[in-house]
Amino acid sequence: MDKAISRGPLAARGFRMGKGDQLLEHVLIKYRWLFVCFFLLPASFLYELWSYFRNLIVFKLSSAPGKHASKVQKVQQQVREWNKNGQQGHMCTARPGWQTMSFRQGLYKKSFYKVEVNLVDVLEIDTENKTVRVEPLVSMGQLSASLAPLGWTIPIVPEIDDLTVGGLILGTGIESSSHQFGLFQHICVEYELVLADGSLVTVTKDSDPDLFYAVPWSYGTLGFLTAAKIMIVPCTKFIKLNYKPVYSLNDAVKEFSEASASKNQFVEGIMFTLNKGVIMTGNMIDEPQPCDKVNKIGLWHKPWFFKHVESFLVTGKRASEILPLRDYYHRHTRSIFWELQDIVPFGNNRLFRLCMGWLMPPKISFLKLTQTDAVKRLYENNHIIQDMLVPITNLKESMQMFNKETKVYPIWLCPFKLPADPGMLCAPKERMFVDIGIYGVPDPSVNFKPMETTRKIEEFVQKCEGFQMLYADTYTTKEEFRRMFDHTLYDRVRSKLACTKAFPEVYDKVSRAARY
Ligand SMILES: Cc1cc2nc3c(=O)[nH]c(=O)nc-3n(C[C@H](O)[C@H](O)[C@H](O)COP(=O)(O)OP(=O)(O)OC[C@H]3O[C@@H](n4cnc5c(N)ncnc54)[C@H](O)[C@@H]3O)c2cc1C
Ligand SMILES: NC(=O)C1=CN([C@@H]2O[C@H](COP(=O)(O)OP(=O)(O)OC[C@H]3O[C@@H](n4cnc5c(N)ncnc54)[C@H](OP(=O)(O)O)[C@@H]3O)[C@@H](O)[C@H]2O)C=CC1
Ligand SMILES: CC(C)=CCC[C@@H](C)[C@H]1CC[C@H]2C3=C(CC[C@]12C)[C@@]1(C)CC[C@H](O)C[C@@H]1CC3
Repeated sequence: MDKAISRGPLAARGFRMGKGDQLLEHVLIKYRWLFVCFFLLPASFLYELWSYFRNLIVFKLSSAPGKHASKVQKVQQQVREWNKNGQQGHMCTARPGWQTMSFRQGLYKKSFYKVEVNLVDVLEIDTENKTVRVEPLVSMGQLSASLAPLGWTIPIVPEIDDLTVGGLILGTGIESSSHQFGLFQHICVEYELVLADGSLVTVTKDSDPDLFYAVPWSYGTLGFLTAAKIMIVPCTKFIKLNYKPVYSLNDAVKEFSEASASKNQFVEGIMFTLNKGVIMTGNMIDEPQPCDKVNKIGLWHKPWFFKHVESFLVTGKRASEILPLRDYYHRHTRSIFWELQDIVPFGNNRLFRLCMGWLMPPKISFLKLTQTDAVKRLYENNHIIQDMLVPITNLKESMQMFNKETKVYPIWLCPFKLPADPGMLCAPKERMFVDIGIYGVPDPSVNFKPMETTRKIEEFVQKCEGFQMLYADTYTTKEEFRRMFDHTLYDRVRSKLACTKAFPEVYDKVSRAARY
């Protein structure tokens, strides 16, 4: 035991710790699964059950659309109150930091004027105009459950169930259909917002192009989003997914780039080392043929999706299979990509899956809420969670760079089309990008230093004319951040809407210094 403690992850990183601290750290980190399995899993289950029935009743009684106007008025009232009381301090939503989908919490949540935006319902599914109108706290799990039984889907369904519409619009959202549809903002056609003066506006790209294009990536610094209208497309119940194992970086880049330019509806890659990976393409199908085997990968006893994908590297052959569409959409939910293997190391064990799999995964927000300082420091110093968006033409050098600096695998590859729209990601012409998702523990050989390494990566991404996702830690300076993201339209809209007193700039919400 003593030996194990002296080699504890924090001690190994040079933290000066007493014996008592070390013992506690060891127990908290090594045996976190005990707490997760016996407390967080049942708690997550009960919470989901409550949320399921609450949503079901609201949906069946159709009471949500009628209540929307009065709920929005409450938001307006709070903002007017802030104005009346002398505009003291900046405003933010009252959603607690632990509930959000990022590793850190904003320090500002402690001091800002908090506005309750308790808007959680699907308002209207309009199959004639092919749109769904939703409130900002509607989650991806909830939305896909609402639309799928009716034969519809939003074109981009970011895969973690608890991601919210508001966060995905004001931050960003991406999925394996993004090479055709772009980012989450590109499937939105209308935003309803309460502005800094308490007024309510509804904007489309024709009614107010400046505000419409300034909203995405503004991270809640232009106003409070109270509803959004999102495109919907018909969907089937199944998808045919093709797996293509690759055994060199050149092959991976070639296959992935070709697939991204193809007509396939879904494209994704998972690299398991710098030279080995699996490139996946998929298309919706009406019904499986009688000879087709349907692999219900979402069932509790099935192997984690990324492990299933890895198994195709052993056979080395191209393969195809039929998956239920919703299982595909939420394929990374059960293992939280590959993050759960660090928390419940035996989570993919067949016996565990059979007995406890139905309770998995613990809610990310509960993991965040209950993580101790020791666990937080461990993640801070030994873990990287970043999504870097670079032009697809830079994929090879980016992979080499991230391999040199982190050697974290698996790596997630997701292509996306970036249209030449105004706004934070303003680009002269439409281009294909790739999201490179790095989630995990860097290899000891690379001498990972959270700040130095992330800064090197950020500099590299900047040189490629790429972007960093806002939910992750940014160590850039304000000047570098303003070079990475085009603030021309954003600044104009902020000054027009008198936002300076009401909201901080995006950088001041997302920089490392603004989060704990
Ligand atoms: C309402 C609802 C909310 C959910 N919210 C979350 C969530 O916040 N986080 C998360 O991780 N997972 C959420 N899920 C997904 C959930 O974890 C399961 O994946 C899902 O419930 C599996 O059910 P199913 O496939 O048997 O039926 P489903 O196909 O999911 O649907 C069950 C029935 O629910 C009804 N329904 C559909 N949409 C709604 C709606 N918006 N409100 C009320 N009823 C509806 C439909 O009539 C449908 O027949 C939600 C699911 C539902 C139905
Ligand atoms: N596949 C994908 O695309 C994935 C995306 N992500 C990222 O996760 C984040 C989304 O997580 P989620 O927990 O849903 O969102 P968050 O609560 O983290 O919200 C993100 C930002 O949007 C602001 N915001 C949200 N709703 C409103 C609203 N109604 N009015 C005004 N501002 C609002 C928040 O403001 P405030 O600070 O005031 O609360 C916050 O600054 C995004 O940044 C996304 O890029 C993460 C994983 C996967
Ligand atoms: C697909 C895209 C664009 C991003 C996926 C990002 C996720 C993998 C991360 C977003 C929030 C992260 C958190 C954790 C793991 C990785 C994410 C889900 C933890 C669950 C890790 C364990 C900590 O104790 C809590 C973390 C909360 C946030």
